[in-house]
Formats: sequence, C-alpha cells, structure tokens
Amino acid sequence: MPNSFSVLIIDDEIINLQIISDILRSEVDIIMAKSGEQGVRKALELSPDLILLDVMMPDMDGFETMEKLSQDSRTCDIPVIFITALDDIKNEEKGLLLGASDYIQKPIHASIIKARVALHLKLINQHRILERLSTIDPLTSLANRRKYEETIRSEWKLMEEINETLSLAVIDIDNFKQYNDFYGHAAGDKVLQKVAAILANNFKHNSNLVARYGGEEFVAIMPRTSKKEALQRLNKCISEVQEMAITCKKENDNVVTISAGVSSIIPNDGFKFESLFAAADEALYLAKYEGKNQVKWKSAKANDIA
Ligand SMILES: Nc1nc2c(ncn2[C@@H]2O[C@H](COP(=O)(O)OP(=O)(O)OP(=O)(O)O)[C@@H](O)[C@H]2O)c(=O)[nH]1
Repeated sequence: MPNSFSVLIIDDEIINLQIISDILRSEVDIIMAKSGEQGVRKALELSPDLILLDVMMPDMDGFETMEKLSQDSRTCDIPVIFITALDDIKNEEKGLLLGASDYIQKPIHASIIKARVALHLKLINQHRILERLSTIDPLTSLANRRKYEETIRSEWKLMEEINETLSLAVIDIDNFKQYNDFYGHAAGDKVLQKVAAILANNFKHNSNLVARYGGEEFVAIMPRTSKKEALQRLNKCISEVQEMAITCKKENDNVVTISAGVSSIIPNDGFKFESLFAAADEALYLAKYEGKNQVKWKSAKANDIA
C-alpha cells in the first residue's frame, strides 16, 4: 500500500471504528468520526485521501453525508467507499450513483478491506502522478501554461476576496533566436533550463508560481506582492542570469540576459485577470524597446484583454 496516506472512517458504532482502524493502522494514518456531521467536519479540516463511510447512521446517514461531501469543492474529489450491512441492490446502486468509488459489505473481512483500500490508494496515487505530469513542462520542470491558467484564475479570485495585491511578471530571454542560430537548439535548451532554475529558486516562496508560458517566455504569479517587492524580485533574477555569464557571441562578446514586464493590482470587478497579463506584456515590450536586460512596470487598464 502506498505510504503516508490518511483514511477517514465514519461510523456511529465505536466497535466498527476500532475494528476497521486496527485492520488498516499499520498501512495508513487513521482519522475517525462517529457521525456524518463529525465526518464532514474532519474531512474539511484534515483533507483525508480516502473516506470509508457507513450507510446506516442516526441523524445524518451515509447517503446524506456523501451528498454534503460532494457539495463542497474542498471535499468533492475525495474518493468514498461505502461500508454497510445493507445488502440490497437498490442501496448499492444509490451509493454508486451518488459518486461512491466502491461498496464493501459487512461483516468485515480484514483481507478484503485491506485489498480494496490498497487498490483505491494505488489509483489515487496514479491519478496524482498523471495530474502532476500534465501540469509540468518537460524541458524545464517548471509548471506549464495549463497550470499557469488554473493558478492565475484561482489567485485572482482569492486576492479579490482578501483585498490583497497580485503581481504578475512576463519574462523573456533576450536575443534568443540569435543564440539558437549561433550555438544550436540543444545549447538553447540548456540556457532555457538554467534560466528556469534561477526563476524557480526566486519564486519558490509563499504561493508564488513560475511557469513556462511558451517558447522562451516565462510567467511569474506573485500573490500578496506589491509593485516594489515584485520589481526587486525581478531585478534579482535579471542580475543572477547576467552573473551566470553564458556567452552569447555574435556581433559583440555578450552574455545571455533576460527582460521582464510586471503589473500589480488589487483584483476587483472593473478588471479581468487578462488585463493584468496584457499590462505585464506591454511592460515587457517596453523593457525590450528600451534596451533589454531590465524590468519595467505598467498599470493594468480596465478590461484590457489585448
Ligand atoms: N532551444 C530552444 N529554442 C526555442 C524553444 N522555444 C522557442 N525557441 C526559440 O526562441 C527564439 C525566439 O526568438 P524571437 O521571438 O525572435 O525573440 P528573440 O530572438 O529572443 O528576440 P527578443 O525577444 O526581441 O530579445 C526562436 O529562435 C525560437 O526558435 C525551445 O524550446 N528550445
């Protein structure tokens, strides 16, 4: 069974909670709840990987508990296995239609419950690996554009709710076509990886996210970050790339550099998150126009999604 998983067992009978937790304890971390209400609360608080849910419980039964779990975005994706003494097809069908992953019938057999839980945890593990791979850029190991799109939406919403500044940077390697043409694509790939490593190191704190937006262009999402802090962070990245001193020989003896554009805003109704990107992109254009190897800042214009 994969290690470091937690399983929430919800059952009104203390003896059942004890039996099931004794069976699984050596393989997973156990969380116990003795009512549907307590189960929903613990699921929200502790985000277990899997829930084993009894059907017949007073007050809130297993089906109602399942409905409550599916209505909340924080718990709706946690797989649920019903454990019940009910052996009629209708109840089994009802549980599965509500979204249960599996159905185990009492009396409990240790080997069956162990095997079923192990199978579901394996599936959860595989699902997480696939999910992670689908959001990572294979060349640089940074988040990919898909992950960026997801994150900018959620951070925009969150910063609007808590009235905090969101800064966004668009970062681009200077004269990269020239570098590729002179040194070849494979060497260009190495430069992309080195620049990516510097960005990853500088945007690893808080809920910052740096992603490869495409080609030689990167984006950095900086929640709770003012214009001043964002500019400082980008200036540090620009210096570190220059200090790597990767020769970029063509007309003059030069080194690889990057340029960046930043914009910052407290999200509100009058703006869309695309306007923040558009402003950062305009700022990048300005940084390139004014000689490259620098960062510029621009304010977002209401609903500018160009
Ligand atoms: N090696 C490598 N090159 C890439 C990759 N993706 C895009 N490029 C190259 O990046 C270069 C981008 O060139 P341009 O858009 O003209 O920009 P630039 O030469 O950096 O010019 P400025 O942005 O004005 O400084 C092109 O030569 C692309 O082939 C990649 O994955 N690997």
